[in-house]
Amino acid sequence: MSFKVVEIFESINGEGMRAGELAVFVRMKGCNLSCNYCDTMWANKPDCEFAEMTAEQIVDRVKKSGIKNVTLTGGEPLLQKDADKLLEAFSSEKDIRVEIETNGSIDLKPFLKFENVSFTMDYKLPESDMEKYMNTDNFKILRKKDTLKFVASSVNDLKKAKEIIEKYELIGKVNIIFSPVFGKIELTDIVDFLKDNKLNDVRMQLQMHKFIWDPEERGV
Ligand SMILES: C[S@@+](CC[C@H](N)C(=O)[O-])C[C@H]1O[C@@H](n2cnc3c(N)ncnc32)[C@H](O)[C@@H]1O
Ligand SMILES: Nc1nc2[nH]cc(C(=O)O)c2c(=O)[nH]1
Ligand code: SF4
Ligand SMILES: [Mg+2]
Repeated sequence: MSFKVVEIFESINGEGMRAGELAVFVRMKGCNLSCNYCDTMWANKPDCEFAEMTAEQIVDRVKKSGIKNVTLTGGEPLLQKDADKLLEAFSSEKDIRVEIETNGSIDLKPFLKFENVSFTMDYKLPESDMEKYMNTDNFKILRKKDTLKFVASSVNDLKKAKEIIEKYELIGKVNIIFSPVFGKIELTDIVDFLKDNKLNDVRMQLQMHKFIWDPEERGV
């Protein structure tokens, strides 16, 4: 059992409900989607170099860092064969919190049983061209510790996010984040949309690492 890891680095988490906290990032190779805005497309290319790491090696690397948060990302981390076994390996490390960044197309049911694991699941909006692949059954199983994220390219995308939140009655069930596709939408348009629609309990968020470092920089 091994995992295709394209990079491991330590940084502050730039996104999600633990934004600003230290985290170890484990980026896995390959994705089943192709969002037109993807900032890590390089990790999805068939010829991208990777290291084969066992679950034990990944857990050891995280433990040695002295950092308690680990973010499994990619690519699409849940596409890795035996992804559940990696979560199993982390489950005996009670003081490590695992966050999985996942793209909304993967059934989350097989990964629910681990207490120290939470999901940040994207719902891909129309302008990503990937909306048709969304697994809406996941809305039934997302919990209060999980996060549903909408990454918007336009006000039309924001409108669709609002429709989804209402249709599936998601407020109060899961953390909800609206983020801009970096540089694509006026940030004030997101604030105005939240205000105009009285969207309480929705959090707007920018990718912090893209302000601290060059937005193209890898490993930060
Ligand atoms: C690179 S993805 C990897 C995990 C998984 N494949 C997914 O899409 O959630 C991690 C996060 O970065 C976000 N992201 C990717 N490119 C972005 C961009 N150009 N601007 C803002 N967020 C972006 C994705 O929407 C996702 O929430
Ligand atoms: N600093 C930092 N925080 C992040 N949060 C989620 C990331 C990701 O690429 O999934 C990411 C990333 O690439 N860098
Ligand atoms: S699902 Fe995630 S990794 Fe895959 S193309 Fe979209 S943003 Fe990139
Ligand atoms: Mg990123």
